[in-house]
Amino acid sequence: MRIYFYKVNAPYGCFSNFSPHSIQMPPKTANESVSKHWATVEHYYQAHKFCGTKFEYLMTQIQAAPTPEQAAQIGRSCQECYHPDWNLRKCEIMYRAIWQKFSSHLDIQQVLLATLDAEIIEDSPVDYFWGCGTDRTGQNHLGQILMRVRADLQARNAERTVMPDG
Ligand SMILES: Nc1nc(O)c(N)c(N[C@@H]2O[C@H](COP(=O)(O)O)[C@@H](O)[C@H]2O)n1
Repeated sequence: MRIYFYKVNAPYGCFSNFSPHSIQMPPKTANESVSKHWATVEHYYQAHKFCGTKFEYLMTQIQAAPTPEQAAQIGRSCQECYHPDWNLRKCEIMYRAIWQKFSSHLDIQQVLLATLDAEIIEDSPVDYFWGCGTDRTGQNHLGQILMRVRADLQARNAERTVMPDG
């Protein structure tokens, strides 16, 4: 079975990074003492394009953006400003944020787990990296990450239900 999603207000809209599910991300380094609140996964993802660059001030602007669309607009505004390793880092950054989203919002965690082993596909008409693109030949990395998070939640939940011996 295949599940296609894209728009927040359509079926499986909670799988979109634009869905209104905030995340609290733990500090990444010992120097960073507080965890940070992000309104959506898209805010976190877009801001991290500039992490570790002289354009980090854009991270604060993105974090404060009123909507994920505005966060994406700022995040896409200066491609030359991205961290040089952005393309190497972006899938792990996306995984971290999506894991946090689905482990902290139990209602949508149930929606994800209820898809069992269905293939999940971001039906983006424009994005051939994160989605499947208009002709559905794209790489679908967002769907792959959602399926990885689903498998990790299944494994974690199975571990929690195992009773200790004796
Ligand atoms: N709902 C929605 N609207 C758009 O306009 C989109 N482009 C997407 N796709 C998401 O965009 C992010 C990738 O952004 P960059 O191309 O790296 O700037 C990623 O979250 C896709 O899932 N979705």
